[in-house]
Amino acid sequence: MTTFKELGVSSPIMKALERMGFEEATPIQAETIPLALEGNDVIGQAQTGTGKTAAFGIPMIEKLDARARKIQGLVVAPTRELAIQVAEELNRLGKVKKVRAFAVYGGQQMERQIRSLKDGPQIVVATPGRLLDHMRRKTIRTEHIHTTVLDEADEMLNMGFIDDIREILKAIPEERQTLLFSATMPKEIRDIATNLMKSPKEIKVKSKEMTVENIDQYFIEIPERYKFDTLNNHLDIHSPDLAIVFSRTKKRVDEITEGLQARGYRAEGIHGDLTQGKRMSVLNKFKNGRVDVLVATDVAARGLDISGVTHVYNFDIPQDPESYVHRIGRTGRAGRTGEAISFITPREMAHLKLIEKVTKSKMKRLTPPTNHDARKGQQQVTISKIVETIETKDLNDYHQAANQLLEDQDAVSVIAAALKLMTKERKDTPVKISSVAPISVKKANNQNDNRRSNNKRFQGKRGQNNRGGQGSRNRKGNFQKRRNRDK
Ligand SMILES: Nc1ncnc2c1ncn2[C@@H]1O[C@H](COP(=O)(O)OP(=O)(O)OP(=O)(O)O)[C@@H](O)[C@H]1O
Ligand SMILES: [Mg+2]
Repeated sequence: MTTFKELGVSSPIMKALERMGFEEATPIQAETIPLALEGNDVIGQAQTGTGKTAAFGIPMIEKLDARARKIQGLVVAPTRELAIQVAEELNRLGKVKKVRAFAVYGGQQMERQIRSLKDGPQIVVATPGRLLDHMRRKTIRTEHIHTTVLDEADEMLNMGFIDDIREILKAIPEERQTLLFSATMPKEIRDIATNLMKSPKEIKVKSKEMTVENIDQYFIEIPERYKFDTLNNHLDIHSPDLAIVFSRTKKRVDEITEGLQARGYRAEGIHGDLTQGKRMSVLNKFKNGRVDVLVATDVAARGLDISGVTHVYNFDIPQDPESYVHRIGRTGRAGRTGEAISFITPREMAHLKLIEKVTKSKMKRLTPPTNHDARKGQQQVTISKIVETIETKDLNDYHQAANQLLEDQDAVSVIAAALKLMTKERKDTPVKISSVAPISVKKANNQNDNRRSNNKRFQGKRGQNNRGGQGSRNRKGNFQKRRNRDK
């Protein structure tokens, strides 16, 4: 166990960490912070949800001069949502020290960003394209930047931003410190490390598996045409607090979302064709619990940190094993537990084996729940609510009415009627999801060979925390006591 104090974190940041409910450092934080505070360039690799943001955020904020209203720290991230989220976390970390971070990304009015930049944030978190725009217009000046972070570097490479990254780094004063976080180390990222960083120290938090231990992984072998009803049944039985359903195409995301809504679920979809405003509003509704099911393409797979996601469904299995790791990593974060359920068509079973091999993890087989199971599951939800009410609520006011009812009716009928009234019965609106070709192993293999498959990249140990609700298994850990917070 390492405390932040032992790592040399100063008191304004200690205070902020306390407010955030962080009591001990995670392994990647324990290793990165001291090295970065000494001024080293650092390359960090650790599993999903293990606190990489604070690992680079804390040393960056330590080095900033809060009185100077100049950009001194820069974080480059692949997506807008991620840029916003990272800026939020940095603002929390920098609150007491009065350091401000501002997110800059495409799809938002340039003028508005320029106005906010004039307020003088010390940190800018940006997506590559928009950042370059600002740099060319000189609305972001780089001469005072002394710390630069590349978050999710491999994803920026996948998204075709590698030349942008090089251009950005070349425009920043050479004496800068550079911190790079990446799930994998493909050649292009290595090149950046060799050519644009100064003898970087590499940190890999050891772990056998790429996926975190506190996510229980399952698969259901199921023909394409039964996937949607199976998803419904599963949602009914487990009634997740928050669930993310990943699908392969934007079209299917729209169809699944509409289908779920038609069946009475509070679902919303998110993918790259939506406007920025819409994407933000969907994410916010999901974070606030006004939406229970988020249906998404891989845009939501990387880095997004939404606390309380209990279930991740791979409605369509991803092509790439690594994408599997990032998707399921949206649950089981900060030491909580989570479940990941992947739907695999019979022809994709070989692909499942490949994912298991690359990620060195094992998915347990589940039999597809039937409609009957689902109805029983829904009733069970009602029964639990009744039992909880008996245990926790004062029911005296209702006793007289209850007695009266029992004089005229038999007890079983009364309870059955109450159960029926309270149980959310599913609408049986027909839903059709257009089909996609199954993933063939050959294709997946090629891709895997080309891009990645070195396994030693994910690390970190996950901690524990009781998320409450159903099932709490697999606790090991690092984040021992974490305040229950919701974003
Ligand atoms: N030391 C800590 N104690 C408690 N909670 C923490 C600690 N460090 C980070 N967290 C919380 O853990 C969650 C995950 O952190 P973060 O998003 O930085 O993970 P990550 O490693 O970047 O994950 P990903 O690989 O998915 O990007 C966040 O909600 C963060 O606030
Ligand atoms: Mg992250």
